[in-house]
Amino acid sequence: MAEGSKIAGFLVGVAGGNVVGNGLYDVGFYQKLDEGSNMSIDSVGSLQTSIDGGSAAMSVENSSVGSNNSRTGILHHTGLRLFPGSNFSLGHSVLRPGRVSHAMNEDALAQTLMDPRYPTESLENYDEWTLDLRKLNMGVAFAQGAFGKLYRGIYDGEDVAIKLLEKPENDPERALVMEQQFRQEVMMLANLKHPNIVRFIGACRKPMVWCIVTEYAKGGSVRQFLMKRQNRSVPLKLAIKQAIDIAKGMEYVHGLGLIHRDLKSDNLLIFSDKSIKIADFGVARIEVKTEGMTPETGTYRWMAPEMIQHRPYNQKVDVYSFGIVLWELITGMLPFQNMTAVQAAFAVVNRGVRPIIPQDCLPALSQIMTRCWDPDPDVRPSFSDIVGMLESTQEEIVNSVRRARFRCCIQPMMIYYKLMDADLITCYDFTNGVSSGMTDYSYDCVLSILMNSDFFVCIAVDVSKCQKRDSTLSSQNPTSAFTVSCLKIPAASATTNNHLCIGVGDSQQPSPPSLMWSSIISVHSAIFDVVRR
Ligand SMILES: Nc1ncnc2c1ncn2[C@@H]1O[C@H](COP(=O)(O)OP(=O)(O)OP(=O)(O)O)[C@@H](O)[C@H]1O
Repeated sequence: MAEGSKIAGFLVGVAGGNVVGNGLYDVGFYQKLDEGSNMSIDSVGSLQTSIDGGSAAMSVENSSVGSNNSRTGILHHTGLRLFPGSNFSLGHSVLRPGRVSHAMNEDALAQTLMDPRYPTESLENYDEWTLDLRKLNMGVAFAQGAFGKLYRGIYDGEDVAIKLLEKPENDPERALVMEQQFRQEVMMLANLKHPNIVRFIGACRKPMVWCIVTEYAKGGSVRQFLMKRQNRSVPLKLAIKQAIDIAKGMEYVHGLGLIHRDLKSDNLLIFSDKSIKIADFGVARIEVKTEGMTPETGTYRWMAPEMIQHRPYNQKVDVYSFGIVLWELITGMLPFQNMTAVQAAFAVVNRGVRPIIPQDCLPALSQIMTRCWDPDPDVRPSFSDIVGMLESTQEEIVNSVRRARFRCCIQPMMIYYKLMDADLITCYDFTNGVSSGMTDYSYDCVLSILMNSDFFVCIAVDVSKCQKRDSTLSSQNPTSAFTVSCLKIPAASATTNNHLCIGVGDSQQPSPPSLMWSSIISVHSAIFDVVRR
């Protein structure tokens, strides 16, 4: 489509360092801004901003960081404003130009957009994306980003998120910077089409307000989702599925030669089918391969050390951020939560600190995270590699669920009979210890635990490894001598929900279940511990 050629043209323009097309995106301009607000964490560890040659300590409030740079109009972030039922963010981007000034209240801002007396201005190269405001119904504000205010709404019958940016009055430089952000985001969104990238619906420019409309994510951001779970980790299978979504979206973004530069859980949106889409391309850039890029954005907790240090960087900064996001999904926690964002940045750069990987983390996931946040960007894998590694891990989990988290309840007799009824156990005959499906008939006790709606784990206990066999099982401490192994059972075999299923048998003669139950139930928690490890 037409936009494809525009982005290609942009690539050429950037390589030459010039204004592109109709003067829309001048990357050189952004780089000059950066010269005026140089932020660094030096080797001694002090964090400073140098402003037009001078130097000032940074004020840090939670994770919000900003340099008070009058030339660029970069203001201190003063923290978050929450709206009823709102989304909220824990870390505003560093050096995002121009927090919205709130000269107009939110109603006035929305009304200004909708007022037909104010003319709609051209989107230049992207006119076909101009919104027809007659189709737009503005709803309430629900989130405040560093760059704009988010409203719910309906466009042409579809739920949408509307980002409004108020053009600052009496500050032409800041207005220019914000306009660049607006154009940047429109250009990026108009050219990105992927199931894991938030879908662009259109944009609109009026004299005092700019607006960007995307599909609305009912599930909010991943950060909100994790906060709602109060630091409980995401079920492993879901965490990996979400991580794959993000990695696929980023694989696509990198494939176009772009860098997101602000990948973090606030910018990852959850949709009703549980898929994740990447949002917020306001600071995304074309990768400039020859010279590397110098930083002007990002959010410290997720930011690669080279970016924090203002060293040249490339697409691998996104891989670093992804490693941190993966850790968030696995642990449910905010990265470096006991530190301020600046302390975290200092620790990352000067002490090589990284989030602590939980002991029970799957080795494959631990390896992915460790590689992603390696200090050497060249060691970090590409997103294509990450997708491959995550998909193998996903498969591994289906095959071996030892470390998966699960719920269960015990309904012994009922489930026992269920087994005997051969619902799940069509291939296992516990009473006789023979099985049409199992080659090793020595499993006398089999515990099948439905991990979730997709798969079972079946734990088989080999009673023959007991000092004495089943006749004395109840008087022994059977777990100490038991061999526990995991067998996988495909989802299709699963017929019960959230139940611990126990089958008991003896290979020589039928074992009366009544004699066995107390032992089996006392065994089960020990077995769970084995599985959990
Ligand atoms: N399409 C959407 N659907 C639902 N929520 C959204 C959507 N887009 C953004 N949000 C929410 O609004 C918040 C701010 O949006 P966005 O990141 O685009 O603004 P921003 O001004 O660029 O902010 P920041 O620089 O702090 O990331 C997000 O963290 C997210 O929680």
